[in-house]
Amino acid sequence: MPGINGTDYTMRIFNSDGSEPEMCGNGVRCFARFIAELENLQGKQSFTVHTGAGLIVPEIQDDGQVKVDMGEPILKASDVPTRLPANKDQSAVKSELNVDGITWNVTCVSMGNPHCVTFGTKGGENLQVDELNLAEIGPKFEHHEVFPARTNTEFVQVFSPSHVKMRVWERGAGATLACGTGACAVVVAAVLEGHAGRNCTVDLPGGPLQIEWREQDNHVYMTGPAEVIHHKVVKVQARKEDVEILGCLAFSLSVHISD
Ligand SMILES: N[C@@H](CCC[C@H](N)C(=O)O)C(=O)O
Repeated sequence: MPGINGTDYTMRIFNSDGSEPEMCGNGVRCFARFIAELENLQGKQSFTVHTGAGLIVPEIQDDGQVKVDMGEPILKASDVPTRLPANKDQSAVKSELNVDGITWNVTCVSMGNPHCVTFGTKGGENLQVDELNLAEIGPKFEHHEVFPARTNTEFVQVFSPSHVKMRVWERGAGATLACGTGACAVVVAAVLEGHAGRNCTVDLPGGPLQIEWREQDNHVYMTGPAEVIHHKVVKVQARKEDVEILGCLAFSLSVHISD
């Protein structure tokens, strides 16, 4: 599937610590909304976006939401990557991770970028995510020795097989209001651990996302909002070769997701 009018789109994203992740779920929804505005697209439209995680396919819905084909999750532990001992099928699903003497059950999933998903400690109750001190515990997961590329970590509370709530500590960014790739990883982990079905509403501090891990093609689909809140042209002194970078800057200043 080509870009609109033959244009090939590429998205790059930077964390607040300056590191460059492979992918960003919220970012790609904003990117799609930006392209829709730029190209004056009407109705249902989809196109392809090159990212560090491969080709991603967003589709603008009739109701303005953006549905994104996020591709297949990567479960092979060494590819996530994690040094946690792999299960027989090479995954790190429901593995034990020791953090400061406490054993957490974790499932590691890559959506192009690495995620460590936990539903709680070994033998513990269903996690009450609002009670967690993310600033204290998050960095211990992010920089744990079993994550050679660091990790994003999602802490998940299960309400029902189709409704969960998560809080996230992001690699390179800390606690954030939402994480699209994280919400996808959460549903994959929830299915694999038997906590939820393949269609889930994931509540995040910034608002809900609809996630489907489709059995037919093994792809994860994320649906959520992306709204323009401000248009502004920013003039920055730059050399000719920096023009590509300026395009990204204007995008991030002019588009913001509702969360
Ligand atoms: N911090 C992440 C990249 C950003 C993820 C993003 N918030 C999302 O919506 O997916 C990383 O370093 O992988």
